[in-house]
Amino acid sequence: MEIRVFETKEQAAKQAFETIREGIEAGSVRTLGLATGSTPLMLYKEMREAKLDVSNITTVNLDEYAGMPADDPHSYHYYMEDELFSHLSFKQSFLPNGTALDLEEECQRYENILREHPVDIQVLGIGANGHIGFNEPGTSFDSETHVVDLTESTREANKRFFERETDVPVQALSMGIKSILSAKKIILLAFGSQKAEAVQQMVEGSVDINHPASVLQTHPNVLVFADEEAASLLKRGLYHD
Ligand SMILES: N[C@@H]1[C@@H](O)[C@H](O)[C@@H](COP(=O)(O)O)O[C@@H]1O
Repeated sequence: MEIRVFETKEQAAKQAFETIREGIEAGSVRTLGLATGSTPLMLYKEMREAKLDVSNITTVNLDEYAGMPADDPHSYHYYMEDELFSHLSFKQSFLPNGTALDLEEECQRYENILREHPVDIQVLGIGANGHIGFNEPGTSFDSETHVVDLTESTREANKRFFERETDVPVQALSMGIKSILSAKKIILLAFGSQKAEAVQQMVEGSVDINHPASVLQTHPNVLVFADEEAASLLKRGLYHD
């Protein structure tokens, strides 16, 4: 795990963008794993503004709310369309279908898509409780794409995107931890003091299913790009920008 701490989140997002751009231009990145939430917004802005040629690139997203139609502005389909897909022409893009009649079957279908399109770079954010994708504490490290019961703390954290807390879905479909770990390279972005504890556990804590992001210590190629606030609980002097 390589940790890089930047003065601002803008600088961290730029660095993430450069890593992705180099991979795309060198031809080593054919499939990009994408995340939602507020964390990757600046990275997506960089991608839009650079007008990258992504016509050969396939994207796969981490997760989607269960029961949420793609055209609902709260859905991750909508978010991706708005932030990226309506601006850049990817070869093809996949997200789990939250409105599938049989969610278990949909998870299987999605896992098959991931097998056909191995992820070269996976972009990740981190939840304040250490979740990655929607893999909440306690999720098996062997998990593949699955239906998740969202924890109260995650629903609470995500209610800012909804009018009322009761509107926040109770379930989601998410790539599993094993699915995420099969990416060749992972770039995890973490910004703000509300992520400091989760970042500290991820980097310096023991590898423990109660802190899903700690599993990234076992992956051979993880870059963590954090701003100073998110890195504020890490042992000083170990990391550089
Ligand atoms: N499923 C998403 C995650 O993929 C994301 O990383 C996390 C952090 O969100 P934010 O970037 O808004 O802090 O929240 C959500 O629950």
